Amino acid sequence: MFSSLRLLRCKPLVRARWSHTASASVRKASTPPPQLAKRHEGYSPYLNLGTSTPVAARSILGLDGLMPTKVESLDVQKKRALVQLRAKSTDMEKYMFLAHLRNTNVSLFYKIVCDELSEMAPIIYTPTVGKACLEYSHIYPFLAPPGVPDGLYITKDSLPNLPQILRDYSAALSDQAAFQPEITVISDGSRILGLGDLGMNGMGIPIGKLQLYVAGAGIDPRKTLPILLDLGTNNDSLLNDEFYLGVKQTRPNDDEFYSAVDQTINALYETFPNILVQFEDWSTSHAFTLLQKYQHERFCFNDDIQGTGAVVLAGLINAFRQVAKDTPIENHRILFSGAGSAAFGVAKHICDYLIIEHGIPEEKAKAMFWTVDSKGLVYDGRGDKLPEHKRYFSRKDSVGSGTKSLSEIVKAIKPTTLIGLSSQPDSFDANVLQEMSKINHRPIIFPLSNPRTQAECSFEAAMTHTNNQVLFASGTAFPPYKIPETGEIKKPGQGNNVYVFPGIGLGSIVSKSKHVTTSMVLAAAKGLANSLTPEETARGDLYPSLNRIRDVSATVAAHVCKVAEKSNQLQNQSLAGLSIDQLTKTMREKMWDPETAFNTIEDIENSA
Ligand SMILES: NC(=O)C1=CN([C@@H]2O[C@H](COP(=O)(O)OP(=O)(O)OC[C@H]3O[C@@H](n4cnc5c(N)ncnc54)[C@H](OP(=O)(O)O)[C@@H]3O)[C@@H](O)[C@H]2O)C=CC1
Ligand SMILES: CC(=O)C(=O)O
Ligand SMILES: [Mg+2]
Repeated sequence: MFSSLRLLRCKPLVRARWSHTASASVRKASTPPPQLAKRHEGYSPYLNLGTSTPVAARSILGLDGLMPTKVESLDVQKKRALVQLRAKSTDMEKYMFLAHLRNTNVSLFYKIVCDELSEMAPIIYTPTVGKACLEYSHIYPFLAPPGVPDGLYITKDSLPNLPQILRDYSAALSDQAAFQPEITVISDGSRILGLGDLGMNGMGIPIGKLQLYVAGAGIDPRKTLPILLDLGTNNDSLLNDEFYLGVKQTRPNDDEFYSAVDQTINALYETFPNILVQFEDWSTSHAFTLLQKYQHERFCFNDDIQGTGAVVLAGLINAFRQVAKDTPIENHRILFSGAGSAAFGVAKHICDYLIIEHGIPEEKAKAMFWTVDSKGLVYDGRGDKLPEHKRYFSRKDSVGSGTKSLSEIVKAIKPTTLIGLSSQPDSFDANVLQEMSKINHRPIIFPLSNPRTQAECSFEAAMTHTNNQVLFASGTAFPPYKIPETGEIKKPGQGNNVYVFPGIGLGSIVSKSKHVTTSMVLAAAKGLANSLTPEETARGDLYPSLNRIRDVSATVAAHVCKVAEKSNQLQNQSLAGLSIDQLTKTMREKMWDPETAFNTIEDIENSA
């Protein structure tokens, strides 16, 4: 009974990317190598070709009669899947459909995501991933067939055995040493987007980010490792939810927390010495401390501080270019609503750029910034003890203090640029937007909080209240806006770190960089800012089209790599001395392609 069940469960899902056309490959496969047979004992979504399993392969694998006879191309499979996907009435249903596809047929999933990224990104990433995280424990059992891991869940109890758990996870994905993970995105679920502490439910974020690494930078999916460090949650509604699947206890104190993170990071590098660690969505104070602790010691970066810093800087470089006639760069006045990890990361990267690229002295550059937190303007004389990350941009003067009203603060400070990283929905209200419009012919307004429900304003509101003159980017894309008077359709910019983290990761991994340095992150921003096509620039876009993400990531990665070389970080000597164009080409060529990249019989033979 057990063995026949096992056969039914495993074999129809078995996939070998037997060449659809090359008869030589099929001939060669007529006697499957022993390691192939071994490999097929387990279920692998990487090997499952579904209805495109060739006839010869079906016969050898004992699949005759276990599926309809027609052998389809990947294109036809994609077409059918898209019909099903698009017929779903809610984005959550689409998320679940895609997650299940990802966990049963990896190449079909990535074929769809890569070909239709603009349509799929809002489902696998923000905004829908936010909703999926809120409901993760409720939907989890329906996202993957039993026994197929969607990511690695680490708890306090797993810490002593972590190296073995990591090896087992990697082996469950692929028993081939060649496919050791080379990048992990790790969160403890404590600050998921702008939605707060979601505990174990935050796993949707590492998964979504790594899917974008595959789609956006062509990282081989077998080399990606989503991790959720589940140390509990302080979210009462989760602790009281009977379906919550995470550890049902409140979060530990800082000593226990840092010890658990240390053990996790040490085990990761012990098991996979070259792995790049991307910290994602950690609560503010921990995010800064972990970055400070590990960035000069380990191969890692924090996406919310550094990735967001780079992406917003890139958009601002392009926005500043558009208003350069009215406002010389040193005259910009940049107001942040929000003074957390993302806001500090963004402000610091812009400030570093102004100092390094424009030669503005540090004190003068710092004086171009204002930050506002939940208590109002951040300034030295406020009377409360400011945490370290708020002190750098804390104002010496008190202009704009004494009120929590953002429109009053805007009126007092007269910013050219308003950036929202506060998770306060609609806090850029009509008064704020109109005030920005009175001060500037072309106000720069970036409501960057995620998902869309947390955004400081919509594109429509920003257009309406600025006489359609706004230079706009939001964290989660808003729909295009039709100007009522002219009928002209305007598309909003999307200032989301998706434009840079894939390129930062790719450039760092391919260059075999020792660390991810600030100069590499700044290079990523410049690479992104300069990656627009002449048409995009002429249209006034601030960011390139997401549909070109692989080209964009290759450019970003090339800039990262070049600076890694200049700053002595490069360890892949074969890249030394290459131009940006040559590096871009190399990066592009290295990208994994869902149609051709894995599972030929030769691959399996060679790597087993
Ligand atoms: N577009 C993108 O690519 C990215 C967007 N984000 C988004 O940025 C947001 C913030 O993330 P992060 O910085 O990590 O979170 P934090 O929790 O670290 O920061 C939130 C900040 O907002 C402040 N705040 C709260 N209420 C108000 C208010 N009424 N007015 C002004 N400020 C207020 C908080 O103040 P206090 O310090 O007093 O508590 C805090 O400084 C999230 O929505 C996240 O999704 C993050 C990364 C990337
Ligand atoms: C985009 C992102 O990283 C965030 O909102 O946290
Ligand atoms: Mg994040």
